[in-house]
Amino acid sequence: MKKDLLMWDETLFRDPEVFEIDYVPEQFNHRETQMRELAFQITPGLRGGRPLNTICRGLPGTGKTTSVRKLLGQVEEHESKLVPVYINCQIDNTKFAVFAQIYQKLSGRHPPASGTSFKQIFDFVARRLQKEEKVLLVALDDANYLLYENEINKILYPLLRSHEAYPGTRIGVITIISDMNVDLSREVDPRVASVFRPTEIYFPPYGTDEVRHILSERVMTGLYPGALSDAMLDLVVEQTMKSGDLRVGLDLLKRATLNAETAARRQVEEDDICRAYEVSKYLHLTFTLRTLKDEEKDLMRIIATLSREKDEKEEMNAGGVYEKAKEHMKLGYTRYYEIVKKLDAMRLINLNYRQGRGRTRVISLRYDPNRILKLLV
Ligand SMILES: Nc1ncnc2c1ncn2[C@@H]1O[C@H](COP(=O)(O)OP(=O)(O)OP(=O)(O)O)[C@@H](O)[C@H]1O
Repeated sequence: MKKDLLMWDETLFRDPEVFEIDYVPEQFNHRETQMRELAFQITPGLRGGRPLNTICRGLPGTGKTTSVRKLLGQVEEHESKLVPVYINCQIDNTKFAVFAQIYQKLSGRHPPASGTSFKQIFDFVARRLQKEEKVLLVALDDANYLLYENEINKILYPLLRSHEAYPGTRIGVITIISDMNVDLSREVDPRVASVFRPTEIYFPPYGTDEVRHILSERVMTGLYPGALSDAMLDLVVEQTMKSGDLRVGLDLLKRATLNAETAARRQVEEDDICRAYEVSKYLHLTFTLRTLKDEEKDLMRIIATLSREKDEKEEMNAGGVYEKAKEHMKLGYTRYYEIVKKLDAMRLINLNYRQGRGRTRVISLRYDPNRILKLLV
């Protein structure tokens, strides 16, 4: 066997975990300011007071989740009055689901499977905080999903006004928002706004040098020396900057290395990266589609099919799409319109008024319909 070929049991990955999406890196640079600001926000909680409420805002892949998870990890390590709870709102996006997570954190078990009301769960949480004189810190990651589901006020209201019904309870909230078109302070209703008063921490996109530094650290921990040359790293950095999301770069490193391994090569080559990019660049779309409910996926499929079949200049008006959708699925107009608005808010489609022609709304896709249909099978 030639020296530059991998043996069947050899690998280029020193530690494949390093490229997984839920991996929390040990080295976490370039976010010192935000970490300091976050620490300041929660300091009152460590001493038994109410933590200041926070909104972390920034485009996808700018280190918001990692910063908050690191902070919560540090809180857990030290004995204090503060109990942190992390909630992924892409998964838990109803009032009940969010409070079930909090219940679980405080009691160590799931709430009883059936017959438990929201009120009972909330009552348990609040009384437990009162009894143990604990302070709760709730991190709502991807809180924009609570907006899409119209749940944000229903969740923030009991959290932030708990002291009115249960004196002495103290709860602070960190919300993470990756949709730059959402201004959460404006979206909440006045009864919530008066107690929310969040401080905003902004996470700017990483610059080229920062991306190169972060990716090269991952390469060093995740791959064997020599697997990725400097020139190939530059190419990965270039593609990452083009996509604007660090996560695409991490996915690209993993896929390109797998491509090299499949060809039994000891080094990643340009073609491995270019082929990987064709998949990695749709990472965001893939994730977003995965979070949709079945009914929403069905409608998305219908819109993509209509979009593929129509000729380029033709417009899809919202009413016409509804008529078509009804032929394939059971769907009332109100629900249809809710889904369409959600798909628009999630940046999968555009929902616009037709220029100069009354209130007709037209739908257009933001991605290639063939790609969407392929991902939805
Ligand atoms: N400064 C950094 N150093 C090392 N890795 C980082 C850094 N910032 C982000 N990452 C990595 O990039 C990926 C995306 O980061 P993270 O999930 O924290 O971003 P996010 O801003 O929360 O994104 P989203 O809004 O899409 O949830 C993660 O795998 C994370 O480990």
